[in-house]
Amino acid sequence: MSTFLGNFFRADTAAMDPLFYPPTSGGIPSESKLATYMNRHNVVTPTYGLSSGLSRLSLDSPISIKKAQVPSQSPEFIPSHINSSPSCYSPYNGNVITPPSVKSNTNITPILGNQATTTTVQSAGLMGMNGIATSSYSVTPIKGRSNSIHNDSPQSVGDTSPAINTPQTSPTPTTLPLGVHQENVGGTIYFYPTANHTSSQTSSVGSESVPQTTSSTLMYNHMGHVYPGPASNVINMKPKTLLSSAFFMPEEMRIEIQGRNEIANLIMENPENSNLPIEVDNYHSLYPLEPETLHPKLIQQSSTYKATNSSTGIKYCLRRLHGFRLQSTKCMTVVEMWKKLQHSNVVQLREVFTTKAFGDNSLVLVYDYHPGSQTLLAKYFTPTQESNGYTDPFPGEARPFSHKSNLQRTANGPLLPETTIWSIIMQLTSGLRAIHQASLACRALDPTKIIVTGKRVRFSFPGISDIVSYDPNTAVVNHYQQEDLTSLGKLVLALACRCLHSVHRDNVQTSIELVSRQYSSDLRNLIIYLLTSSTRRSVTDLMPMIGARFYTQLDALQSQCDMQEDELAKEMENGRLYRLLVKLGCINERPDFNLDATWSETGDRYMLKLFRDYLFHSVTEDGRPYLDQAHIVKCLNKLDAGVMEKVQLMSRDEQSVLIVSYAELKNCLENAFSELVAHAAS
Ligand SMILES: Nc1ncnc2c1ncn2[C@@H]1O[C@H](COP(=O)(O)OP(=O)(O)OP(=O)(O)O)[C@@H](O)[C@H]1O
Repeated sequence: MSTFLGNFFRADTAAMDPLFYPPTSGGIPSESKLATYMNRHNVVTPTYGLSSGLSRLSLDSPISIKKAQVPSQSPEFIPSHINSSPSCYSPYNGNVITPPSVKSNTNITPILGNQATTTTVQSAGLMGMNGIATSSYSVTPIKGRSNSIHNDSPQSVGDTSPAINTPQTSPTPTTLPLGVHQENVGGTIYFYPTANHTSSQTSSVGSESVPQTTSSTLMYNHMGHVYPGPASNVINMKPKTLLSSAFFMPEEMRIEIQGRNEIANLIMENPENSNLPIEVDNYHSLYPLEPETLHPKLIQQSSTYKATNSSTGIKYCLRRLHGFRLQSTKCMTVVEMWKKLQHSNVVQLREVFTTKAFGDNSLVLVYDYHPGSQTLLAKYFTPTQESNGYTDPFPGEARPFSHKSNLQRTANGPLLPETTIWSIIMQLTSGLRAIHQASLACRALDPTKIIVTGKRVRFSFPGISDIVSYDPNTAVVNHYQQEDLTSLGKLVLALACRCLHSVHRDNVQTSIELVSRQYSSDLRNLIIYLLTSSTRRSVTDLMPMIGARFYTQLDALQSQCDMQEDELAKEMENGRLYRLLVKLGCINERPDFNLDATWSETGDRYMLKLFRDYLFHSVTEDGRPYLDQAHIVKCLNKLDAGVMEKVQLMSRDEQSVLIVSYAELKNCLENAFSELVAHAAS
């Protein structure tokens, strides 16, 4: 009985992904044994068709292996931790197909369970594409669908699949190239490289080049990029069991990110009913970040919106100064200085423009948008339900100790842990240091002008004071910087007492006594230093008071980075597998392509369809769905890497088994998807 194997080689390698099969003549590397083989024998190549081979190869069971010429096999994925793992999937189990590569005389009779009768075995070339010897062989967990027989195999009787051609010429080579061993197993001819002919070459995984050494070691080297599970330093940080943290993002992190996404995606339900313009300059979808309230006492009425940039789609935070007329464009030099200031504790100013879109002369400052932010006032100075009998007569209207209001608050919950206060101090002094070093001053160091996003603290709306009350005298910046430090002292005192009253001139002494009782002397000294305005102060002088706490903060941040990086590594893998699934999904079961109703069922696509079945529709020996995510992930990874390992695919009618390498499947996938992409673009 002849074999279609030669055809398979030729036709398939010609279309191989150049990533894996660097093109030389005819797309096959010159160093490839396959190229040598093909050059020598000049095999007539019919159209690539699986059914041709299938129809010509029919093995009577049992298939006996006469001899084996390849090294030992490596098992494919063997489910180990999933409770649905069927017993028949144990490695080297007699119930699974014994690959011809196994050195034994074992019969392949029990192929795919006891239902298999006349089974056709196709090999996609055990020599492997590109001449690489694939000494490893898959023992697949797949089990026949013993209870369901589908007649959709391409070689099934009555199959009219138009794209499958029967080869007219036997492709079986008469002379084999050096180093290639040919073996007939029950009518199927397998080609093996002999052990001393495994070549060293380069293959690619994604964009990275991975040098290949020997076939047995390269198989899993191909997949070296796969997420190896969390690092031991990270797993111990997570308050989770090993298994769940290995696969899932920490719940807290997920909720936080989802919450922020939800906030960032908020849109006005009835924008036509709001009095906001549809578009302001290059921004649209304005969404107010605070209730529209008029503060008659305020010198400068302002509003804050989230908005989307029309060109980039990126969301920004717009601060609008109502009815504002710029007295002098000279302040734009300071605006430019603010725009250049980049710091993780300062909200970045992006641009400033004037607009009449709101029906007045407004000045709009565009800042980075940090969804889910709260002002320091809202987070730490909002009265709790169980306040000490005091009820705020002006809820929502209260102003902090700043220039804007005399109303102050009391009883905002328990005192903060000292570590929280130091964390805020370190972040604020870090931001303030950058501001002062840029020859700027904050000028609005106020609990409403500091935002907290998660654990991050940032100065918000920097530069507004420089525009609203522009002072052309540059020397005055020193004065403002000193004021910043006094304001910082007040803020820290208010935080420590958790009360805005505490900074009132009459209360300062008592407040400092409270700090001395409750917190460390360092914190008290820092507050006193900042509030002593008789001497010239500098933000850098605060460093000795922060002391070793700085290292604790640095350590916490780095640990957080480690954890987030690990999550990123996991998510990166998910994205990769998702893209692969998208490709498969676009191809599998496509009802029509380019007026060809059988496109997705024939040629390369047929293998992908069977692979999809193997991935998702495998069943246990007794016909139960085999649901093992590890199996799916592992197979997808092998597909993505295009490893030379073989996988057994079975037709739905259980009459045919295709043995195909992941490299070939990858090639099929890329070709089929490229066809789709090309057609979509045409
Ligand atoms: N860059 C930003 N990104 C996201 N949200 C922000 C940003 N800056 C401020 N916010 C949020 O916008 C809302 C309004 O901020 P705003 O400074 O106007 O507060 P406010 O207490 O109303 O002060 P004011 O009385 O000066 O308007 C706050 O909830 C704040 O957390």
